[in-house]
Order: sequence, then structure tokens, then C-alpha cells
Amino acid sequence: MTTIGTYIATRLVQIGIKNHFVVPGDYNLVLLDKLQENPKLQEVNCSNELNCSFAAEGYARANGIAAVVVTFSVGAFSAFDGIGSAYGENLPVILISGSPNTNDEGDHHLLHHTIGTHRFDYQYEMAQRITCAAVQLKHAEDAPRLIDHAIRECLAKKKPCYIEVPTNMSSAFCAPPGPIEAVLCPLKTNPKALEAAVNASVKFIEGRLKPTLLAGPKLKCAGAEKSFLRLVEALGCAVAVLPAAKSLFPEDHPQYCGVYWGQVSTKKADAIMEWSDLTICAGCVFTDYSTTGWTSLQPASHRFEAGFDDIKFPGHYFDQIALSDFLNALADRISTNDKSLIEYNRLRPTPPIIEAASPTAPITRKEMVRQIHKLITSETTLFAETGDSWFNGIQMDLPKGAKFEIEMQWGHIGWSIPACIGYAVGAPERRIITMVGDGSFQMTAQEVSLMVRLKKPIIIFLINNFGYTIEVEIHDGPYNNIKNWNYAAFVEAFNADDGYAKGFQVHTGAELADAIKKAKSNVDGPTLIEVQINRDDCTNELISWGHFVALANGRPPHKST
Ligand SMILES: Cc1ncc(Cn2nnc(CCOP(=O)(O)OP(=O)(O)O)c2C)c(N)n1
Ligand SMILES: [Mg+2]
Repeated sequence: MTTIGTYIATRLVQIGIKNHFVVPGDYNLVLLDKLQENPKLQEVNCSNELNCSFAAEGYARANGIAAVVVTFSVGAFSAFDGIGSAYGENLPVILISGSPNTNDEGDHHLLHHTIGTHRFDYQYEMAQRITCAAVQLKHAEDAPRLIDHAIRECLAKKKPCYIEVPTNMSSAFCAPPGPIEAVLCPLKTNPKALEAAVNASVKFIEGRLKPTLLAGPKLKCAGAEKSFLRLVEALGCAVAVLPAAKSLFPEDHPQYCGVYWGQVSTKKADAIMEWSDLTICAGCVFTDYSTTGWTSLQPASHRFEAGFDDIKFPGHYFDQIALSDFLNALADRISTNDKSLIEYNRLRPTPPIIEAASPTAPITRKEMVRQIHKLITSETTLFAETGDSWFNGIQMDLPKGAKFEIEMQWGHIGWSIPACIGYAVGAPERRIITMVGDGSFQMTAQEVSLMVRLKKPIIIFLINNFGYTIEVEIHDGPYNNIKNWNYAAFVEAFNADDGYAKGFQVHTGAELADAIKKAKSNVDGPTLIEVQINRDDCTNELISWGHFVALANGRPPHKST
């Protein structure tokens, strides 16, 4: 026999989790003890459950799977925000919440950390809506089945799951875990469906004159980046990526033609994608944000969609097909058609040369981007926070091996601070640079404390344009103004008696260059560089994108039929 807490710990280790993210509470303390008893698990303590769930989300970006452990209601409700992100961003995060003693509901007790009623299922019911599987471990003999079910679904669907552990159940005895193989059940491609899909797809694609390929964010959760590259080189056409898929395809590849984001595309990707008569979309997600207010969603007649587990194109639908299997099988069969690449090479824009600004001139967004760009190497992972940081980040040309993280589906400002720490825990060999606006930073700033505690040498570029500029460009109002902080002093407050955080406020190119030099040598802690720029010094792309998103938001209600 074993205990439920030990069972959970064993399963977390078996699926590749080395660190779990926690905030303690009296409903989960025994469970936390059981997890800590496993020498292969190390807890990471966050300042609050919102940050904890985002740190786990960031860990899942690096590690492929994550776990966050919180207390009932007061903890889980905040953690739900990061779970929403994990759901939207296709990241398998296991949310484990302590909950009341199993006797209390029957004893008709009122309890703390609840909404003050006699029913305690409300959290589980909420969790069912934002996870792919939710279980409550109310009976020990059911615990192994329920835990394995939740984890199996989470891994197979690449979506978060929920495990609720009543406070008196963590040390309850249950059967020990069976073979982990029974939990690791990746999607199995149906061979007949695959054969039919590839036959129909080859015919359909070869019937078009000038196809292109478009990479989407689900390539990552589908583990299909390599098979996408195979298809790219088999077809030989022009290839673009959606903004949330940046860095999933090598930007130094001769067939790469930029980020396709409608009017705010990079490298004229829109010119070639909209010239094409068929866009083969792999793992793509088309939302109002990723299509610039629906202005760049290709007509269905021009769209071939290979999804996480299904294939859809005009007059055809096939499912039970893993994306990677499909892309590999298509690569084996498709004939080369490089017309779109030839046309793109005719259009290919020469990369603009951004001159260094005068070192003593007031710092501008352009000079800041120029200097950050020079920092990026093959070991860098660049985090771009919601805000003009998206547009600054998307325009950065990435060297081979560099990675890019963005949270465009959920878009929770402040995500990048806790998420980049979780990522750093999951991928300690990566050098992390985070670009975050002043408004976003104020949402989760206290988690810099964890960067100090873990001695993570993360470089934070805090772009202080004195307010919510992205909102200003969508729709301005007094609500877009915020209180300014002394950000450099703020982060050094986390040092107290044993930290190495450094903060710099820069006003010129020379000061920025000096701060970057100091940041690169600060290997024992985070360095925040606050770059103060004019409120209106934002990218033209944000202005244009904001205009179209505002139009999309403002569409009058459809006439009720
Ligand atoms: C949790 C959450 N609350 C509100 C929003 C709406 N929102 N989106 N972007 C913003 C402003 C971002 O401002 P900053 O971080 O300063 O970025 P910039 O646009 O570069 O100034 C808000 C207030 C949001 N995206 N997430
Ligand atoms: Mg701002």
C-alpha cells in the first residue's frame, strides 16, 4: 500500500516533473509534506497563487508538463487564471487543490476558505469548465483510477487537469501506482484515416498553382516542429509563421518569409501569403488578435487546416490523425512546388539597417530594440508580454536556436514575470530576456522576489511609457493612466539581507548600453532595466493593429433573424 499524497508524488516524477509550484494553506499542508518526501521533487514557493499558476505555465513551456499545488478557494480561484492560460495556450498543467475534510459536508459544517455555504463542490464544478479532466479524491479506493485518469487526459490533450485532494485524504492509504505506461497514452493515429487523408490532400494541394505553408502555435504541443520542417523542404514553398508560433520554425531558413499577421506582418509575409492560392496551415489558431481583427483570415476556399488531431480542407474532414504523423506522411508523398518561394524571393525586402542613436540623445523605443536585438543569441529565450512588447518582440530577427515565448491567446498582462521564472526553473541552460510594459509589470511584480530567491539571472526590460499604451491604441480613456513607480529601487527591495537583484533606470542609449553590460555580468540574480520612453513612442504596427481590433470589437449586433 501507499498513501494518496505519495501516489501523486510518484506520478508527477514519472511524467517528468522535477519542480512543483506551491503556495501552502491549511487544506494542503499534509499533501505538501508527502510531495516533499519524494527526493526527486523540489517545491518552488511563489508569492501568490496567480503567480504560482503562471510560473507552472512557464515551466510547462520549457518542461512539457507542470504541477501547481494550492489551497481551497482562496488559492485555487487565483490559480484558475493561470489554468485558463494553460488551457488557451495548450499547456498541460496539473492543478492540485487541497479541500475540506470529507466529513464536513455530511456534518453540515460551515468552514473557512469557503463562500460560507454548506456545499463545497463549487470549485470542482468551476474547474470542470477550464480543464480537460477534473477529479475529487473523496474515496481512497478510487484515488489511483482518478489520479491516473486526470493525468492521462492532461498529457494526451495538452490541456490542464484538476485534482482535488481533501485535507484528510493525502495520508489515506491506497493501492500503489501501476506501470506509468498505462498513463502515457499519446494520441494514436488511425492508419486508414491517415491513408485516406494523405491521398485526398495530395490531390487537393497538387491541384493548386502556388501553395504556401503557415506554422501555428499548436505545432509545439503536437510535437510536430520537425515533421513540419520535413514538409517545408519537401514542398519547397514560402513559409510564414503566426505571431504565437514565432521561433517554432528557424528564421534563418531560406524558405522563411516572416510572421504573417495581416497588416502588421514582418518581412512582407502578407504579400506572399495573400498572393498564394492555398495556405497549408499546420497547428494554426485564428483569433481576432492573430488575424488583426479578422482582416487576415484567408477565405475557407484558400485554407487547408492540419490541426492537433484532425485535417480539414474544402469538401474534406478526417480525424484521429496526429499532426506529426500527417505532416510526415504528406512530406513523403507531395511533389515540389516552389512557385511561391520564387515569387517571394523577387519581393524579399532587404532588412532595414537601424543606425545606433546618438549615445546622449533621449532613449527611444527604436534604440532600445536595436540594443536588445544585439543581446539575443542561440541560447536566448525572449519573453514578450502583452502590450507594445508583443510588436517589439515579433519584429526581432532570431538567430538559430533562439526561442520566443508569448501568451497571445490568454493575454493576461503580468504573465511574463512569473512565467519566465517557471521557464527558467524548467530550462536552466537558457538565457532569459523579458520585455514587459510598466502596466503589466505592476500586475505580478512581487514575483521578482522569487527570481532573487532562486538567483535567476533574468534580464527584465521594463518599458516605461507611462501607461497602458496598447489600450490607448485600441480605445483611449483616463483608465489607461497608471501611477508611476521607481522600478529600479523596487526590485532592489527584494534583496533585503541576501539578494543580488539590480535595478537601473536609463534615459539615453549610452546609459542603456552600460546597464546591459552590468546585467550581463549579474549572474547571481535578476537585473531590471527600466527604459523610460515617451508615451506615444510605440510601434506603428500597434497603432494599426489596435485600430482593426477596435473595429472588430465595435461591430454592431447582428440583426436577430
Ligand atoms: C489581467 C488583465 N487585465 C487587463 C488587461 C487589458 N490590458 N491589456 N493590456 C493592457 C495594458 C498593458 O500596458 P503595458 O504593460 O504598460 O504595455 P504597453 O502597451 O506597452 O504600454 C491592459 C490593461 C489584460 N490584458 N489582462
Ligand atoms: Mg505601458
